[in-house]
Amino acid sequence: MVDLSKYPVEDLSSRESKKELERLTKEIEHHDRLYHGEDDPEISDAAYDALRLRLQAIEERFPDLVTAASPTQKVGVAPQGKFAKVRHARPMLSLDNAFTDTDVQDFTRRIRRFLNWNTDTDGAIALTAEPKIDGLSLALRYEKGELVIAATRGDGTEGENVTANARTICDVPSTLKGEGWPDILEVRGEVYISRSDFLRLNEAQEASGGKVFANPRNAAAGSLRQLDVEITKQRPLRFFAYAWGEESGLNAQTQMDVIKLFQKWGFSTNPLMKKCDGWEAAVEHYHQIEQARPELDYDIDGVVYKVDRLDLQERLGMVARAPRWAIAHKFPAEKAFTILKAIDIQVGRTGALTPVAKLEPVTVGGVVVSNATLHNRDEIKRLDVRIGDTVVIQRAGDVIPQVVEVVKDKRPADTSAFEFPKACPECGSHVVAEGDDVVVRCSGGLSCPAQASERLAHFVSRDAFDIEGLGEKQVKELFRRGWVKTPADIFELESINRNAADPIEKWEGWGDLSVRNLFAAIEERRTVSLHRFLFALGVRHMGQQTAKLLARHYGSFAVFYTAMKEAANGDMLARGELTSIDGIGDKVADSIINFFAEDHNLSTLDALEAALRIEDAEVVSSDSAVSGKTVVFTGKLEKMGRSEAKSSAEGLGAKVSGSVSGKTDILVAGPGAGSKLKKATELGITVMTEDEWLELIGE
Ligand SMILES: NC(=O)c1ccc[n+]([C@@H]2O[C@H](COP(=O)([O-])OP(=O)(O)OC[C@H]3O[C@@H](n4cnc5c(N)ncnc54)[C@H](O)[C@@H]3O)[C@@H](O)[C@H]2O)c1
Ligand SMILES: [Zn+2]
Repeated sequence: MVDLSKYPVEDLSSRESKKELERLTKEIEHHDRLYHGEDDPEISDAAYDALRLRLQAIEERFPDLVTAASPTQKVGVAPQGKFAKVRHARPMLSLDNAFTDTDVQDFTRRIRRFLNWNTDTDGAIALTAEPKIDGLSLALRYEKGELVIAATRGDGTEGENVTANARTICDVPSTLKGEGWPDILEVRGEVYISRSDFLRLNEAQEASGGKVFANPRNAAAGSLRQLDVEITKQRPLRFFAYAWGEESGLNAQTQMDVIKLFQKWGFSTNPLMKKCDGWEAAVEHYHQIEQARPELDYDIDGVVYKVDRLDLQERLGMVARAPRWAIAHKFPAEKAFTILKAIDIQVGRTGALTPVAKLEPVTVGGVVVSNATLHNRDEIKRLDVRIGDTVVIQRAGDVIPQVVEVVKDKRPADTSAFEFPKACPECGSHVVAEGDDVVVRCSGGLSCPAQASERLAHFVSRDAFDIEGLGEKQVKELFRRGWVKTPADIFELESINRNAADPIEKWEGWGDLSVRNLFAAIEERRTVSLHRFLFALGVRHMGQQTAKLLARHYGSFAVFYTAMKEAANGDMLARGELTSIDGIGDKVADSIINFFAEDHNLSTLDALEAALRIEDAEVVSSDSAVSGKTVVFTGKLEKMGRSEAKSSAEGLGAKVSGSVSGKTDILVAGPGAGSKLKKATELGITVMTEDEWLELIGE
């Protein structure tokens, strides 16, 4: 029924298969005990289902190896002794699974064959379709309308007596309502916790230091199976009735009839249950429920189809652990298993190294997936994922698929822990991790092709080289065409163009741009101020402000360059000088020094230095009249622009601020000054005109 070819077992001999069956049985039993017995599974349902499917595939190939002890012949786990045992008058079964529409079609085919049913003459077999609630099943025995025993499924034959706990559930009537119920009636259904109640419960658990549950199913199971009924009473358990066990006479012909009786007698039943004529209609309803799934306030993991006519159910009976007249159509696994073939390291535009899992293609939730993200270096370490491993892939909505789990016991013998590269796969530069940041980055900057076009865009941006006619769009195209690979290439553009077979003038979208003007604009920028130049390099953490501080401190490019090379060679004095600058911390200093530690960065700098004239900056003299003072400019300035005034003040070691406060030393007020002037006067701050200011700074 399920496509078991996905679980290759052909290569196993009969002897190996026997061993493998034993191993799988042990493992499944272990997980059953944790899941059903302790409500605390340690693997995902998808991982568990895969173990079962592999076991099934082997048993299908070697039917002789099937024993009564096989998980395919059993339901759940026997009660552990925590509660008194209850023997079920009629066994509580599990359900067979269908994963595709075709599986469902096969299911109805098998039924028709079994019943010798002729669709042409007898019509389609009516099925009910209803959500498969992800909770745990509970049997409620009523005698003369009174609830006498409530039991869990246990191993299907014997369950646990949880009567006191079940009485606390609001949907469980202690006395049947209405009339017409048989003297003996066992109502079965699913205990669950709604999603919203689950969130509230977990919040409360967390606040009180109690156990936080992994999902609503575990919370429901853990809450029902409490020895202290006072605890169960506080848990928001709910119950949907959908089946029955022993009964001394139900006046009903169909599944639907019984559900209507249940409603009359005081039970909650699922509103999405529907009678469908034939499997196509049932599957259609399945897809509707699937669409409604995100909006439902309770978890469901599929749709259950049941033959509606009770006389047909009777004839069909059961096989091993499940009725022949019902099947659970599971929603496509949003998780899947596959083999990790390789780990690729991708370098992003900011230099971040992202590991990508290269997978044996697999369908996850109906989509073929061959790549999944591994997020970062730490995640690889956390998962200890290795090449050759069997991994669980998860896909949620449109989100990039991710590797969420490693199936450790399927690991081949000769694997080794994955070594995260120490050099960038694109350019060979060192990779660096900053502090406790989980992201590892390539230090290559401009020399790294993965980062280059982004860096070039920064290089020509407004606060950097600011070349007219050469914006982000243009420089990226030049990069794409291979004309400009490093910033220094920009200054060769004219000669490159002159010798080109396909000059820029002919490029689409560039025609209306005067190429002449472009080259003129580039020429004009051959002379550049030191701080603009430093900022343009795009060294991480070296913003405009830092670039200015550096320019003012070191004065010339040559001095700065020598000092940084010394620092990169381990000269602590050189490093100390850098960090002594007010406003430059360790993080910034490390980033700058790392930049100078890379040879390719030095060659980029050398090429630029040869092409440019980098103007010296005015070194801040600590003896200037305004050094260390906080200055505010207000009103209209007539001799200089606002930014010029600001930068000359800063050049003299003053701090320029936008607002007046107790920390302000000087207010330079031009015509039209208003509230700032008023405030400064009130605070007794020195106020001067623009001329007085210029005189003070000696201009
Ligand atoms: N993660 C783990 O370690 C682990 C271990 C064991 C089992 N599991 C999971 O538990 C499930 C297997 O357990 P199972 O044997 O109970 O089978 P099942 O949950 O696949 O199907 C049978 C159960 O479905 C429930 N059900 C919900 N709505 C129903 C409805 N409308 N009509 C009829 N039945 C309905 C009943 O409780 C019934 O017993 C799988 O999903 C499996 O992945 C996980
Ligand atoms: Zn790189």
